[in-house]
Amino acid sequence: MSGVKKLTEKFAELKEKGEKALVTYVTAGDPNLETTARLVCAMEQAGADVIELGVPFSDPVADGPVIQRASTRSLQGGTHLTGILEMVRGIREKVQAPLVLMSYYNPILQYGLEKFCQDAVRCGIAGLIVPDLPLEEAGPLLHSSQEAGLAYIPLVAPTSPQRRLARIAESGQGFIYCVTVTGITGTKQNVSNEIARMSGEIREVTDLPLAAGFGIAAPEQAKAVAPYCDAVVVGSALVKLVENHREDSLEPVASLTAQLKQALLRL
Ligand SMILES: O=P(O)(O)OC[C@@H](O)[C@@H](O)c1c[nH]c2ccccc12
Repeated sequence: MSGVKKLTEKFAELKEKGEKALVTYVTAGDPNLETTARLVCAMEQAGADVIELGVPFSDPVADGPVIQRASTRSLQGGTHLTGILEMVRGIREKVQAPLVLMSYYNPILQYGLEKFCQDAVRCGIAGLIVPDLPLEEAGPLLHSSQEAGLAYIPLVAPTSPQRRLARIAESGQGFIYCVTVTGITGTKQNVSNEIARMSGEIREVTDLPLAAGFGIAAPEQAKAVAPYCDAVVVGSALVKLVENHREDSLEPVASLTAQLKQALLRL
């Protein structure tokens, strides 16, 4: 099944049940790929609906200190894109939740755009988020991902003007990632005001599901933003647990995942 279809079906299924999707993020290869594979399964079992895997990068400009440190640990362990795809291929039979890859543009460019998109889909990746690729330069990757059936998930920021939103949304598949704060991942701020305004503007230009992320760490925060979106993304709070508990992080990560999902049921 194409990645676009996998994501579309997942969101339709949740909508029918009246639930909001929980998207959980971890950096692949932190502390090693074996643990990442186990974390993916543990998060799915605990209630994650979509799982986002980060490709470590030396210059992660959109990331705050927690995910930057995870990137560094992963790179020190020798993680690379090929290894991540292999790990995903190894668990694809076990995992039903759509997997989304977050990667800066450089590793994808090095790998080769077309080959990357084909390999990613073949290994079981449903979608792709590339935080440092502006729409103006995304043409070739958009083309390759569409050919391969890999959902290209665009990011919109609080500073994106309305006419740009429409163009960004048009390029997107699967869902739109709405960055709720101006800044980096892990930023602590009151996110619900911004998302209320943004969600209205985005819904005017697209029917794609909306995911809200950046700065959401606790169940109460997830609950507060949920009315304005279709999915809530939590990254740094989980990565912090991985940092503190390393190979033993399955239990604490599953426990936070379950609490977050609980907050997104019966709204
Ligand atoms: O860490 P936070 O504040 O919970 O935000 C989610 C985020 O971690 C994840 O989606 C992500 C990690 N790195 C990114 C880079 C760009 C966009 C999104 C991301």
